[in-house]
Amino acid sequence: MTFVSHAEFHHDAPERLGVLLVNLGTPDAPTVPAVRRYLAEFLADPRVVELPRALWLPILHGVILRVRPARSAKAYQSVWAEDGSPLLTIAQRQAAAVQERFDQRLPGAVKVALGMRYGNPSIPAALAQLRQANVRRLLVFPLYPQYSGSTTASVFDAVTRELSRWRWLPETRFINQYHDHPGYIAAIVESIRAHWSVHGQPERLLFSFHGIPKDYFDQGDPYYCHCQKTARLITDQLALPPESWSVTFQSRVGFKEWLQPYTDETLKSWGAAGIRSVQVLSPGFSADCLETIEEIDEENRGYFLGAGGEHFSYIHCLNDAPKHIDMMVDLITRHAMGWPELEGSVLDETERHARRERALALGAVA
Ligand SMILES: C=CC1=C(C)c2cc3[nH]c(cc4nc(cc5[nH]c(cc1n2)c(C)c5CCC(=O)O)C(CCC(=O)O)=C4C)c(C)c3C=C
Ligand SMILES: [Fe+2]
Ligand SMILES: [Fe+2]
Repeated sequence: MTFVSHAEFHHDAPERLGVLLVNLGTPDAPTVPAVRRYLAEFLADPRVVELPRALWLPILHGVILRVRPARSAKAYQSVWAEDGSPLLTIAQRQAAAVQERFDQRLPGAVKVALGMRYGNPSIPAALAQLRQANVRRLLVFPLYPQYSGSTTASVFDAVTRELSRWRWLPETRFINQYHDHPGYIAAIVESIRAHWSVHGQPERLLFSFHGIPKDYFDQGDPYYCHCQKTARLITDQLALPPESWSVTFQSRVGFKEWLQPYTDETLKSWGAAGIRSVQVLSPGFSADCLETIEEIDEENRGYFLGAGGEHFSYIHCLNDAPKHIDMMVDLITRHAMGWPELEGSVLDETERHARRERALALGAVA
C-alpha cells in the first residue's frame, strides 16, 4: 500500500483552514455516453440505492443504463447553458464568492475548493487542491440543507474513502445539516418576498423537496422531518395560514413508494380542483439544476396548467444570491470556532500574532 505523499508540504508557508464545498454533481456533457457515465457512478452508490449489490448491479447495467441515459440526456439538453450544467456553474460561482469573502476578511487564512459527489470536479481532486494549499484543518460542507443518508452521508463516505489513502490527515469536521439555520430561513423568506413583489401572492405556495424511498424514512433517515421543519419555519415568518401552503416530494425513480405527497399528483389535483394560482419553490436544492429548471418549471408547470390551473411561477433557488453567500460564510465561521489556534513549530512571533488576530476575527463574527 502506498499512501498519498505530502512531500510538497512547505514548513514556512501558512497553514490554512480548508473548506470543501460539495454538491451532487452532474454529467460532463448533455450526451448519452456522458449521462450514462454519470448515472453509472451515481446509481451504483449503496447510499442511493440500498438494494443488495448482487441483485441491483445486474439490473443497473443490464436495464437502467441501457434505457435511462437517452431520456435523461434529452432533459439535460433542455437545461444546459453555454457555460455548462447549471448545477456546476452555480456551485463554481458560490465557491468563488465564499473564497472572496474570506480573502477580504482574513487574507490567506481560508482556502475553498469545490468537489462534486459524482462526476467532475471530483472530491479527490478538490481535496488534492486543499492539500497542496497547506490545509491542516478541513471543514466539509455538503450543500444539502436537510440531512439524508442518500446525500449527506454519501459525501462523508467519499471524503473519508479518499482521506483513508492519505499519509498525513488534516483535522476534520463535517457539517451535517443546516435546515433550520436562521440565515438560511431568512434568505429563503427574502427570496419569496422578492418574488411576491413582482408576481403578487398566490392562492397556494408549494414547497417541493426531492424525494427519497419511504423505507429510508421508516428506518430513521431524518430527511422528511428536516423538510417539514424548514417549511414550517419559513411559513411562520411569512405568517401564512396552514391552508395556503403544502410540502410535497418530487423526482421519484422506480416502482417503490417514496415520500408522499408527490409534487406532480398534488399539482394536477389542485389544477382540477379550481386552484387558479400556484408558486413553487425547492428549498432543498442550494442551486438550480435539472430537478428544478426542467422538472418543476417545465414538467410540473405543464401538469398544473394542463389540469385547469391558470398561473404558475417558480421561485428560484438561492444560488449565488448575496444572502445565501452570507449564510454560507456564517455557517463556515461557526463550524470553524473552538479549534485551537494553528501553531506550526517554525512560526515566528509576527506570524503567531497574525494568527491570533485571525482566530479572534473568526470568533468575533459569530
Ligand atoms: C434513485 C434514487 C435517488 C435518490 C434516493 C435520490 C436522492 C436525492 N437526490 C437529490 C438531489 C439531486 N438529484 C438529482 C438528479 C437525480 N437524482 C436521481 C436519483 C435519486 N436521487 C437521478 C437518477 C438523477 C439524475 C437525473 C435523472 O436521470 O433523472 C439532481 C440534479 C443533478 C443535475 O445534474 O442537475 C439533484 C440536485 C437529493 C437532495 C436527494 C435526497 C434527499
Ligand atoms: Fe436525486
Ligand atoms: Fe427529475
